[in-house]
Amino acid sequence: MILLFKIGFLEISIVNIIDITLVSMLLYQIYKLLRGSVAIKIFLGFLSIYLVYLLVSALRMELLSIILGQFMGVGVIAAIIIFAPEIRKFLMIIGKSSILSNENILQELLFWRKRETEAFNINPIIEASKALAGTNMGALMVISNNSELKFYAESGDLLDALVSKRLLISIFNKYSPLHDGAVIIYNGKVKAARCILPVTERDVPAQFGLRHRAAIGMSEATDTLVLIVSEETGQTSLAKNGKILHNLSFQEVRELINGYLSGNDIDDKFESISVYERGKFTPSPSKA
Ligand SMILES: Nc1ncnc2c1ncn2[C@@H]1O[C@H](COP(=O)(O)OP(=O)(O)OP(=O)(O)O)[C@@H](O)[C@H]1O
Repeated sequence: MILLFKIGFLEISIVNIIDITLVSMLLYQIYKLLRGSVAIKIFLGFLSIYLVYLLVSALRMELLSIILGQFMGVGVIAAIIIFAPEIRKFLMIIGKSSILSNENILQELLFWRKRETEAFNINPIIEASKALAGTNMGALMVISNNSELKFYAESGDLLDALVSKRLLISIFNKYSPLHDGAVIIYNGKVKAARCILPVTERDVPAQFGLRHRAAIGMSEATDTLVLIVSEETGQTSLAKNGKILHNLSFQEVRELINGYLSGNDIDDKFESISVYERGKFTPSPSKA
């Protein structure tokens, strides 16, 4: 026997409700996995077209339905190609999660677990950056205020350890097995180290090497603030939204990180990378 509910003209069965709930949970999980990456925009684009397709089909607009239907058919194959890395990650997450463990995928799928982002003490980041810059040890730190960046975190070694000056210095010590790559910092914790970031495909001034290119690329692909300590010069820079602020004082670094973590729009403070190319840039007066 199937229970039916009537809302106006609509008849909804218990099976429909379970169906809709499961689809919502699945979509939420996909959103969580993709959040913070460029793929989310493509995913939302596909989703919007699919919703329009459902609407025009329901309204029996045949010509549009055929066109969008054809597009959706090709779109599925295109999506598999475009999302190949994300699909691989998603399957890996499912594969790694034991059904019987506490952190299993069923728990992730079935329970709505709200994670609060809190402003945290950034002193350890500043102090560690000073120490690293002073000893010419390179560092790359991705600071995120709205996502754990699981996709990128899983390219490295997961840590989930409280941020501390000693921890960051140990990670970026030249002899540490974790020093190569970036750390991801979220909610006061170093989520992962040795992470591989996407390198920008834009032309970047010659003074910026691979570490800076990776920082710019990550800031283009995600809504994160990326801190770079140059191994070569000891200079500290920040990248945001594909732009960079180079050779900052630690006071400036502190203010920008605090502004970002407080949810302020700091994008305007950043310089386009072309400014550095043309040699127009002059250090700010606060940089002594
Ligand atoms: N895609 C990437 N993701 C994460 N880290 C990267 C990536 N590419 C390079 N790195 C880090 O940058 C280091 C290489 O930095 P490189 O000297 O080429 O860059 P740079 O911008 O000139 O920086 P520096 O001023 O410190 O020399 C690597 O050892 C690695 O730790």
